[in-house]
Amino acid sequence: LRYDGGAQTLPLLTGTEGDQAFEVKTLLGTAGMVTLDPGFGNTASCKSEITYIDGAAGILRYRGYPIQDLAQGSSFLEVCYLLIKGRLPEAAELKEFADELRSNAELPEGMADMLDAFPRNAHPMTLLASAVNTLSAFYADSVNPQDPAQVDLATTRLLAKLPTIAARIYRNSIGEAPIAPDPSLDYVENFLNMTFGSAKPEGEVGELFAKAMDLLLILHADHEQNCSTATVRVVGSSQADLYGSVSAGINALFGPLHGGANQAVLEMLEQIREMGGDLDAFLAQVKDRESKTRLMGFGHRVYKNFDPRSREIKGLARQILDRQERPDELFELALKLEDKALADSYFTERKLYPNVDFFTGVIYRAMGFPTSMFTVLFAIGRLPGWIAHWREQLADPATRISRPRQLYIGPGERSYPGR
Ligand SMILES: O=C(O)C[C@@H](O)C(=O)O
Repeated sequence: LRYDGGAQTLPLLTGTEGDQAFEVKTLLGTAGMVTLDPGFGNTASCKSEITYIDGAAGILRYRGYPIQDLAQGSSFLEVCYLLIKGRLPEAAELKEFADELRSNAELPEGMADMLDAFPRNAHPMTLLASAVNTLSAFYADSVNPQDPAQVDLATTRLLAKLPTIAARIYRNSIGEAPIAPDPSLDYVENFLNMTFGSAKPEGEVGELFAKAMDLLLILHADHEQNCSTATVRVVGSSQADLYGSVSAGINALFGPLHGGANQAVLEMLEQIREMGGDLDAFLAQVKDRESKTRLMGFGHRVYKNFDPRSREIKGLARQILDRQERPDELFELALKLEDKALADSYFTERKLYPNVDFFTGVIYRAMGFPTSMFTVLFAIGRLPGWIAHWREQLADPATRISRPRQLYIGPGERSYPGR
């Protein structure tokens, strides 16, 4: 390694994680201490009070509350309030919060035309990121991070409008007319109505779908310094406005190694079905070092145990899919695949367990969402987490603009031709 002037290399930390060897190096060079830690495996970029994860024990808490308790006892809007304001709302505060979002659900004049002008086959995540970014153009009165009232206005507008934007993107993609927000419905019911209109199930199934959607949004609401949230913080650290910072987070979430994984899991299950459902053959491919086949929806950077969200989601999938007249082929395949992988030391030795994405797709599919909308639903869920982290960083006087160091390993000084 070269580092301007023959720096000393001091291996600080070495070890293995799963089958990955890692080494964190610290270099004492003319430019001072630099720790090389690709992907920030061991480096904390901030302090936070929002979400606690114990990856070894499989524990996840939002503001101190275990995710299972919030999943059983709270609504998504209560969890939004908790993440952003730091405590659960009283009933009157929740009503005021919900009313504020209702009265801000409409899109600004001109934004609908902009969304309708995009090619129908464009990926919804690209449109979502673009639309959110342009909110700062339509709402210049809420882009100043130094003005708390403007920050609150941007927070409300983002939470209120993201479902409206997502529903319009979906309906454009199927050539259907948009459906206006209905203030008589609650947050999730309104989103499902704007998305599916009269096609949405009524009665018991309709209620079950709304409850399921609310629960899935809670389970995706935050997950501390994941790639998209870290991105929102990095962009926010330059004091960029909330809309632009969240738009960057949406782009990070779109990646198949991040939020795009729920779509990739379903495509993997469809692929296995096409190969006749031969799970042993599929898992043999996964274990073959030469092959690029991955067991999507398994493994996690932080969890070396079950992802607590996956258990909640599996239970929800049963509730929804066991009601169907005929068994859901892909869900049955996912259940068998999970059993086989968990009985296989190749995966357990590497501490690879089902994560939040493994069973999510089969539920979205049963609700009528196309795979291209899966990551959009992740974004609607993750929005309060992104906003909470952006605001926490803004309020922290110790915050500095994010500027990771690098190790220059390129050529030393070279003489210019002819000089
Ligand atoms: O936490 C992560 O790194 C990824 C994913 O599990 C998430 O919820 O963002």
